[in-house]
Amino acid sequence: MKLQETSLPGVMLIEPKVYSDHRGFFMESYNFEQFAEHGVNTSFMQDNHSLSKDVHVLRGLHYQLHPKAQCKLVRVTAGEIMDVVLDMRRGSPTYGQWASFVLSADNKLQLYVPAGFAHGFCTLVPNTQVQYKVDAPYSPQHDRGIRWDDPALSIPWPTSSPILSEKDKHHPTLAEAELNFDYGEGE
Ligand SMILES: Cc1cn([C@H]2C[C@H](O)[C@@H](COP(=O)(O)OP(=O)(O)O[C@H]3O[C@H](C)C(=O)[C@H](O)[C@H]3O)O2)c(=O)[nH]c1=O
Repeated sequence: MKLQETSLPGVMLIEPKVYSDHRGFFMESYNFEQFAEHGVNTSFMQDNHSLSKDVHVLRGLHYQLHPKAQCKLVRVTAGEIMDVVLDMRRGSPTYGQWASFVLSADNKLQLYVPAGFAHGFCTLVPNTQVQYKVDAPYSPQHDRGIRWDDPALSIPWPTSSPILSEKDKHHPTLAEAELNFDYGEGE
């Protein structure tokens, strides 16, 4: 399992060790000790799984307010996504910066997203399944979002007309959003 830093310090891209043979493959999709060797000591407590039936389904950009902010470990088990993380930690040197990654069932790459980041993805093929671990429980009272098409972010989504939930049609921009997570919180 390889973990590498990305352009946003703290956000890690993980490449699992895949054992292929004539039957198919085996891999450890998560290993606490190997993450801890790379300084990621997160204890996850919930697994999430979503299916997006169509191409260009866009879910996000979502986050939970402190004290229910979540670290996430995201992977794709069917299909392919453009995954986006946005640093919303007040006082962060990379505040307001985003990064995007293509995660797919084929490349088996995973993304570790620290608390204080908003997260979202857009599917690149139909019938895409995303599975992700979180280290804090779902809390509807703390659930918030940022507009996927915030002009100040100019995220180059693969479509200008994604399939959205009603909720995702009405988020504020980053500048308007309710933020309460400070850089260095909980480290
Ligand atoms: C996130 C979540 C949702 N739900 C319920 C609430 C709704 O009745 C239903 C669908 O929720 P939502 O439309 O928020 O699902 P997504 O749009 O896929 O949201 C997720 O997508 C982006 C990419 C994320 O990173 C977040 O983890 C998460 O917000 O599942 C739960 O019961 N538990 C949960 O942890």
